[in-house]
Amino acid sequence: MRTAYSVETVRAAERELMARLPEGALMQRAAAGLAAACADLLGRVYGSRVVLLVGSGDNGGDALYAGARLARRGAGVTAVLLAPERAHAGGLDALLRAGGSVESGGSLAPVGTDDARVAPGGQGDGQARIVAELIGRADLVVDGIVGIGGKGGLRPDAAALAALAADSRAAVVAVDLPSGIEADTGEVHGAAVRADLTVTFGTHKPGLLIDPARVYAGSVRLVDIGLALPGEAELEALQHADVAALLPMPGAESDKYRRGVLGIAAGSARYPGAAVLAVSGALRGGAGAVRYVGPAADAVIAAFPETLVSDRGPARVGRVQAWVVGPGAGDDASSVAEVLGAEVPVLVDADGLRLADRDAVRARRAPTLMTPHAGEAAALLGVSRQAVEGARLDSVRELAAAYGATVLLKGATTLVADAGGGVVRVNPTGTAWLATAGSGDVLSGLAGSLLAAGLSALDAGSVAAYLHGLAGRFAADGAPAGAHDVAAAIPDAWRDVRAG
Ligand SMILES: NC(=O)C1=CN([C@@H]2O[C@H](COP(=O)(O)OP(=O)(O)OC[C@H]3O[C@@H](n4cnc5c(N)ncnc54)[C@H](O)[C@@H]3O)[C@@H](O)[C@H]2O)[C@@H](O)CC1
Ligand SMILES: [K+]
Repeated sequence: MRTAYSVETVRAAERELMARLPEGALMQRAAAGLAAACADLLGRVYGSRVVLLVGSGDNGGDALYAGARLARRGAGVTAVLLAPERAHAGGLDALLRAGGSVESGGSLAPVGTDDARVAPGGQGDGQARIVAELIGRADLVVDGIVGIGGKGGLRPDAAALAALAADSRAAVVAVDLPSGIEADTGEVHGAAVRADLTVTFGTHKPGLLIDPARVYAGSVRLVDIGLALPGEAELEALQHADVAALLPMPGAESDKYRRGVLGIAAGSARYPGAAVLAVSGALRGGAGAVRYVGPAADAVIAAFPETLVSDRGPARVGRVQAWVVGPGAGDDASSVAEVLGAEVPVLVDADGLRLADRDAVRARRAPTLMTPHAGEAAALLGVSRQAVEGARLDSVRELAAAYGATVLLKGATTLVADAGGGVVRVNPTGTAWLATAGSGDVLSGLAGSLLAAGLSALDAGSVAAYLHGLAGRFAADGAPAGAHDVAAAIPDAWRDVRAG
C-alpha cells in the first residue's frame, strides 16, 4: 500500500523525530536522497550544469545541500536565490564551500504587475537575462522554491523562474513537491513548477497522487528520512499485493450462488450497448451468475448467452447479492427506485445517478456505491465540472457525505471515499486510454461483481478501478482500444495482479 499523509501529520512526525536527532540531521538525509536522485537522472554528474531555484525556507535548504553534494562530484552548480538575505544560511555556506556560485533571482518579475514572465526593460533586466541564460543552458534545474510551507500558486518572481524552467531543455527535479501545488489536496491555484521527477521526503503528500497536481509532479521518488507516521493515512493507493489479497477466489465449496449473483438493471431501447458492456465487466469480475433486467435482453443474450435475463422489474426477479443500476437506463426512474429499495449492496452509475432520490439513498442500510465522472458529480453537487476537476478530493468527500454513500469519482486519478470520512483511496493504474465511450459501463459491472462477492464498497470500488485501469493499459498497449477490448483484457489484469 502506498500512503500519503497531510502536512499537519508530517510536521508533527518531523518535530518528534527532530527532537531525538542532532540538529540538521533530517535535512542532510533529505539532501542526500535528493542528490542521489539528481545524479541518477543526470547519468554523468561531472561537468553537468545544475541550477538550483532557492526559496527562503527549508525546501531551499534541501536544494542547497544537495547542490553542494553535486558540486563536490564535479557539477557546475549555481543557486538562484529568490530572497538572498533569507536563504538557508547553512546550505548556502555548504554550496559556496563546495565551489558553487550564487545569483539573485528576486526581482525578475516586473514590479507592480502579475505578469510572471521576465520582461526586458524591467528593474532587474540585466540580472534577468543572466538568470534566463543560466536556466536555458542547464542540464538540470532543481526546484527548491517552496515545499510543504507553501500556500497558493507561486508569487510572481517565483512564477517567472518556473516559466523559465518549463521553457528550458533541462530536466526539472522538484524538492518534496512541485512548488505552487497544494500539498494536501492536489489543487493548483495559479502558477506551479512542472517537474519531470519529484523527490519527496518521509511520505507521499496527497497532492502528489491526485490530479491536477499529480501531473505537475512527474514521476515521484520517495526518500525515507526515518519519519514514524501514525496508523491512518489521508490517502492510500492499492498496489498489486493489496489487490491480490482482496480478489475473491472460488473455494472447493463454491457454487454460483456462493460466488455471488449480480443483478444488473441497465440499458434501454436507445442504449442497449450500455447493458452489454456492464454485463461484460460483471462476467469478468468473478460473479457466479449475472441476472439482467431491462429492455436490452436480446442484445445481452446475443453477446453473453450465459446471462440470466428477465423482463420483470428488479423487485420481482430472484435473489441477488448485489445490484448495478443506471448505465444507459435513460429515464427509467422506477427501476432505480426499486433497486434502491433492495436490502443488498447497490452500485448506482450514469443515468441512475440523476434518477436516484437522495433521501432514498440516505435511507439505505446496505452499502451504496455511486460512480460518477466529474460532470455527473458536478450536477449532483450543483457546481461546475471545472470546480469538481479542480478540487477532486473535496468533491468526492462532499458527495459521499451528502448521500451517505461510498463515492467513486472517475478520472485519470479515480478517488473512492466512504461517507463516514476516513482514508480515501486513489487509483494508481488509470490511463488516458480509458476515456472512451462505454468504459464506465464496464467498470460498473466489474465493481458490482465484487460487491456481490462480499467486498466492502470501498474495496469493491478501488479494486475494480485498479483492475479496470490495468486492463485499459493492456488493451490499449500504445494504440486506441474500445470499452469492449478493455472488458476482454480484465482477465489479463487479474492474472497480472495474482502473479505479483
Ligand atoms: N521540517 C523538517 O524536518 C524537514 C523539512 N524538510 C524540507 O523543508 C520543507 C518545509 O520547509 P519550510 O517549513 O521552511 O517551508 P518551505 O520552504 O516549504 O516554504 C516556506 C517559504 O516559502 C515561501 N512561500 C510560501 N508560499 C509561497 C508561494 N506561493 N510562492 C512563493 N513563495 C512562497 C514562504 O514565504 C517561505 O519563505 C519541506 O517541504 C522539505 O523540503 C526536509 O529538509 C526534511 C526535514
Ligand atoms: K519544491
